[in-house]
Amino acid sequence: MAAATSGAALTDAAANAGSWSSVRPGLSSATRVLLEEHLGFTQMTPVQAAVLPLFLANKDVAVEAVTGSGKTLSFVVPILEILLAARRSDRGSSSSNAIMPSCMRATAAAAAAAAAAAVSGRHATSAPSSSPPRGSLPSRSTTSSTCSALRVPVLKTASKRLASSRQVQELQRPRARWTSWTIQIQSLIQIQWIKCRWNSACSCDRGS
Ligand SMILES: Nc1ncnc2c1ncn2[C@@H]1O[C@H](COP(=O)(O)OP(=O)(O)OP(=O)(O)O)[C@@H](O)[C@H]1O
Repeated sequence: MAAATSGAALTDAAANAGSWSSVRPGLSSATRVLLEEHLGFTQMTPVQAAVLPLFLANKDVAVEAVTGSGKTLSFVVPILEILLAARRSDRGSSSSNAIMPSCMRATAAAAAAAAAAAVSGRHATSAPSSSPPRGSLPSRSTTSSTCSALRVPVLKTASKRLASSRQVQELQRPRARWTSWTIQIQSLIQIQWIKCRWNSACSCDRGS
């Protein structure tokens, strides 16, 4: 598993870590249009720049970064790439499929809607917000945040089946702790959120 930590101070977690076109393996043009034109994000945040190449290279990734640093798109973009690839290889399907855990904030809903629209070409659906009660989330200035890990190879396998489900899926489990929960999607996709801390240095361990 690759571990990525993005350790800039919260105020430094701006989107200035490189353009989406600089990501290798490269993002699809559809995804770049989505990010740059629909979401208006021209640059990656540090955590996105650190994590995307790992996910796109089929690594398992655990990432720790402060809340609000852009983790959501770090894994939504790879999911979208997989779904788009599945759609390209299965042109006959007219289904929509987007998978979003709902435990995140604004980006999740926006990305879910955009992803559904991009993948299906038919309709956009937002994952409804199910934020935990106020007070259970740390303030944006705390040092605690979430981590994610997902098995992209598993996602690849799953995307074929999901392509026929004709649903935008929003699944979740109650959080045992706000920073630690597991979401299983149709027993095929597992996204783990692991408690983590904000570090002072940025590093990427590109382990196997
Ligand atoms: N590349 C980007 N450029 C500009 N804004 C971005 C970018 N990525 C994310 N954002 C914005 O930054 C904000 C925080 O992003 P996001 O919610 O994904 O952070 P997070 O690290 O997942 O937070 P949390 O830990 O609370 O889930 C959102 O308003 C989102 O729209």
